[in-house]
Amino acid sequence: MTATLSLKGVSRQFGTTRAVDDVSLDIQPGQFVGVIGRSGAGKSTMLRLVNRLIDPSEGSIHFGSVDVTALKGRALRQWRRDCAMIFQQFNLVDRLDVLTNVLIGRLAEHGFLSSMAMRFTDEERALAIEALDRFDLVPQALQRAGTLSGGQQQRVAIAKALLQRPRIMLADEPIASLDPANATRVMDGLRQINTEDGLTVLVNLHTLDTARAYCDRIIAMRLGRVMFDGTPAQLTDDVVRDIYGLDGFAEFNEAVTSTSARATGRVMEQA
Ligand SMILES: Nc1ncnc2c1ncn2[C@@H]1O[C@H](COP(=O)(O)OP(=O)(O)OP(=O)(O)O)[C@@H](O)[C@H]1O
Repeated sequence: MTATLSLKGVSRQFGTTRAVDDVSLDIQPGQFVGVIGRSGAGKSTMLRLVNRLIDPSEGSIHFGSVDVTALKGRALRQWRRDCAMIFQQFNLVDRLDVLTNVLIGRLAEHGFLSSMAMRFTDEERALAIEALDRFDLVPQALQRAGTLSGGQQQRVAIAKALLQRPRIMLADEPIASLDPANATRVMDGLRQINTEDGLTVLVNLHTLDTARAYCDRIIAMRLGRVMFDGTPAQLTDDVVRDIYGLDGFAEFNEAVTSTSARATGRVMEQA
């Protein structure tokens, strides 16, 4: 079902900028991996390379025995469905109700006409309700998505992504615009699908504290390169200081800033 994701010597050049520079990584099935780094470090570019929204300038990406970099046409569309992606800005249709937004996750499986008409089967509706139930969102099912809190909208986006039946979940700064309580619920949602469904999660994060609280493995990027790859315990304050310098250290340790899910995350773990 799921497989190891391998990047081998992957680079992506934009003009004179090497957004991702010679990255090699193996991500084992079921890992919860956080990618941290300053703005412009190459985190988003790396995720977009994995789901082939953009192509590498050099190197290759494999998922098990499949050469992702060589996929074309139907196989490429299937790969994009295999990699669900959630974004900072939720990507929901505000004026549509929550249930319909989740069902949109099924549209890629539909033919042109049925997707234009947004016709869904009873089985699909049941799957959507089940996905909403996992995140305690059934009471909001018929509410317009735009009326929900940011944290609820992001959990709807996760439910929608699950309806694609993905093999890997990519998340590009999913909590960057949320307050700490909502950030915690969204990170808990990602942890839930990781532990319950065994889905590999690859998530870009701004704050080290959140990465430490949730991830099995942390990858730190700088100027497109991987500067650290290890467990949260290995990423000590001294290592962060060495990698990023003193100002970087301050930036990543914004434990009490609006985007950190750390404090509440730890409390919930102990509960
Ligand atoms: N489509 C593009 N065209 C030109 N340059 C780009 C493009 N996409 C990214 N870049 C550049 O590549 C570098 C890495 O950008 P990227 O968005 O991957 O970083 P990031 O770590 O995700 O940053 P942020 O946290 O701000 O999202 C930056 O210098 C950026 O300006």
